[in-house]
Order: sequence, then structure tokens, then C-alpha cells
Amino acid sequence: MIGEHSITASNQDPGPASHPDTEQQQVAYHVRKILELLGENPDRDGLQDTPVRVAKMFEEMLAGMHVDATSVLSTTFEETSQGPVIVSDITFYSLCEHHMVPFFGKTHVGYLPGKRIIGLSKIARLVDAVSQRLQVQERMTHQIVDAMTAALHPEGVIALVEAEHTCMCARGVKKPGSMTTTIAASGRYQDDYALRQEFLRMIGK
Ligand SMILES: Nc1nc2c(ncn2[C@@H]2O[C@H](COP(=O)(O)OP(=O)(O)OP(=O)(O)O)[C@@H](O)[C@H]2O)c(=O)[nH]1
Ligand SMILES: [Zn+2]
Repeated sequence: MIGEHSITASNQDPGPASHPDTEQQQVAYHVRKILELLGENPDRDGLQDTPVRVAKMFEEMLAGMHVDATSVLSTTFEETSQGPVIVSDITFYSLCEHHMVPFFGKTHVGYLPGKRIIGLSKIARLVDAVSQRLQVQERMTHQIVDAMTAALHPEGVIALVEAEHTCMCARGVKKPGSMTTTIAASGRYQDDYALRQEFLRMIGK
């Protein structure tokens, strides 16, 4: 178990490499170092467990790094659907790869099935898998479309992501409330204007 007793002060600690540490313990060790470098006392009451909390938080928020996005979509069903399937307002939290602070918002995914459909929850699981990584919003949007296209071979896929980036709100340019929208598409959603319009209308845009 790690915690206040296993992470010792820098002048006593021979360093992370000498411990038979888990990755979580290694991250916690370095978070403690960062707290020290920031001028904090990591041994004060409120901070004693913070290194481990932060390590666990990164594990949770970056869980998608270890998930193959396409494998999330491995269970599909043979079905001839007549029209598009649109799952809207899928909330997500991601971490901006430039600043390692959250960007978060909603993802809307639509596809026009070919011969197979997918369980609806798997689309939300896909959003989790690609968002729980160090990301940029554009890549996340494309990864959703790429995974859906590879797994289902549909007639087309479209994803629209709208997000607020805390690196733009809480620091730097400081523009709280600004929203970034990204769209990616494959197949018929790339050039069928009516299909794209229908998608936008269905998600309330
Ligand atoms: N395109 C894109 N840019 C992003 C995303 N998340 C953060 N950024 C931007 O990444 C850029 C990093 O720019 P840098 O100049 O290297 O970093 P910085 O000095 O901290 O920039 P400022 O945020 O302008 O203070 C910033 O403009 C961020 O707004 C994203 O998902 N997509
Ligand atoms: Zn950022």
C-alpha cells in the first residue's frame, strides 16, 4: 500500500527507481516532488494523500490509453436499417495534451448502417475510450469516425464534438464559455449535404 508512510521526504528517499513500485506509486512519488517544487509542504494534513489521489485520478482519466477503440465495437448485429442512427449528447471528459487539464463537453455520433448495427451503449463506450487519453479535440473526433467505420463498414459515419477547454478558460487567454466544435465524417456523410443537415437537425444544431 502506498500513502503517507511509503512516500518519504526527498532528503530521505533514494528515489522511485529503487522501489519495486507500481506505476501508480511512481506517479505519486513524482506528484509529491512537484508539490515540493511548487513550494508546498506535501506532509501537511490536507496534502498527505494528494500524491496518491492524483495518481489514481490520472489512471481513471487516462484509462482509454489502454483501450483499443475498435475492440470496444466488436459486438455487432446483422440488421438492415432503413435510416440513420444518431446518438446525441454523450458527455465526455478528456485531458488536453498540451496542458494536461480537462476539456469536456458533448459528443454526437451518427451513422448510416450498411449490413450491421452496433449496440448503442458501445458508441458511448467508444467516446469514453477515445476521450480518456491525452488528446486534442480534432483527433478525438476523427478517432470516433475511424473506429465506427472500421468496425461496421457502414455507408457513412459522422461525429460532432463540442467542448470547453479549461486551458482556455482558467489560464492563458482566459475566455470562459468559449466552445470549440469539431466535425469528422466518412462515406456518405462526407459529401451528402442533406444527410449532414438531417444529422445537425436531429442533434439540435
Ligand atoms: N487545435 C487544438 N488546440 C488545442 C486543443 N487543446 C488545447 N489547444 C491549444 O494548444 C495550444 C498550445 O499552444 P502553445 O503556444 O504551445 O502553449 P501556450 O503558450 O500555453 O498557449 P496559450 O494557451 O495561448 O497560453 C493553445 O493554443 C491551446 O489553446 C485542441 O484540442 N485542439
Ligand atoms: Zn490545453
